[in-house]
Amino acid sequence: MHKVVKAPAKINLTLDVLRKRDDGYHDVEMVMTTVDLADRIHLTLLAEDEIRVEVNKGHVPANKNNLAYQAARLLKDRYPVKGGVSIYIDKHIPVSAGLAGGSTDAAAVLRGLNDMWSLGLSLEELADIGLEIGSDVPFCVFGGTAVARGRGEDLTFISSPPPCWVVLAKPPAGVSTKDIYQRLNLDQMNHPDTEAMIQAIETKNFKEICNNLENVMEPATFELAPEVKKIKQRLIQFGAEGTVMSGSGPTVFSLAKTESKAYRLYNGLKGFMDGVFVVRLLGHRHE
Ligand SMILES: C[C@@](CO)(OP(=O)(O)O)[C@H](O)COP(=O)(O)OP(=O)(O)OC[C@H]1O[C@@H](n2ccc(N)nc2=O)[C@H](O)[C@@H]1O
Ligand SMILES: Nc1ncnc2c1ncn2[C@@H]1O[C@H](COP(=O)(O)OP(=O)(O)O)[C@@H](O)[C@H]1O
Repeated sequence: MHKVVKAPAKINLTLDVLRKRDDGYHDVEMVMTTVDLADRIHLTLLAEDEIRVEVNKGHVPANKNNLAYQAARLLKDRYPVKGGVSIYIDKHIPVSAGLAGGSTDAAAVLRGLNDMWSLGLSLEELADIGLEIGSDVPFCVFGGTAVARGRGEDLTFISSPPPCWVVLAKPPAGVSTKDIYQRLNLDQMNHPDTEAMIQAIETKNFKEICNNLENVMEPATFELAPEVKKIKQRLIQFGAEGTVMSGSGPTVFSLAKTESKAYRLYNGLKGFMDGVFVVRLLGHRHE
């Protein structure tokens, strides 16, 4: 049996870090939503009792370090499944970008194998399993638009933002999520107004969404990778209405009400860098 599952990327419209927890993680509060930039996960059931991973991007591990592999492993270890699976990852999401590229692949494998192996698990149960792989996986299991709290597993789903365009700019810099969390100065933060963002989304007020974009990780990532700050400044100079870094970065994105406005920003940036994409903000949950 063969199945192709879409694994969409996420962006953080707000990202707040509240406190450090005893377990070494941080309590977060962030509004996340899915965009129409996705990996395609090809799943083929095998008679052999093994998990094979292949990726069309060289610098992504094609072994047990791949989050997609870990998702299949977790299901096989927990449920009486006969045979194995071959996973081919057709990557389109930039890697280590702050877009949950690996997390969303893992979530897609959980959803796809739940189906193919007729495990009958709910999305909530898959999200609980996903949390063992990473903090962003539970949101990626559902997709849509949600306020994520706790480590990222405590999800409150809200309406989708109004349809709009997203210009994503991913510089070559690599930043480690762990590193950025560790470098945060919890006492000196410009906390986002999460409530105002939720209101803006619920009332589909594009301008207010733009005005409330905020990510407390920006200063830490800007310090490590100054080109990220330059990209944000350029997008603002080119007239972007709302611009912010996604997750721990290094991707910066701007929202645009129209496709022509999005491509004006895109063309402006293309003169300076590769790694620029125009995608649609999806914001709705998996079917
Ligand atoms: C920053 C965010 C925002 O959406 O996304 P990305 O930048 O990765 O896209 C997430 O919190 C990243 O989630 P994820 O990338 O799954 O993190 P994990 O693999 O669970 O954890 C990697 C490391 O980040 C730190 N970490 C992660 C989540 C959290 N709530 N508190 C933390 O302190 C921990 O040091 C952990 O060891
Ligand atoms: N399926 C995958 N896709 C992308 N990166 C993966 C995958 N599996 C494991 N990784 C590893 O995870 C890290 C990047 O994860 P990713 O989710 O792309 O970052 P981010 O959460 O910042 O978007 C890299 O070290 C990469 O090698």
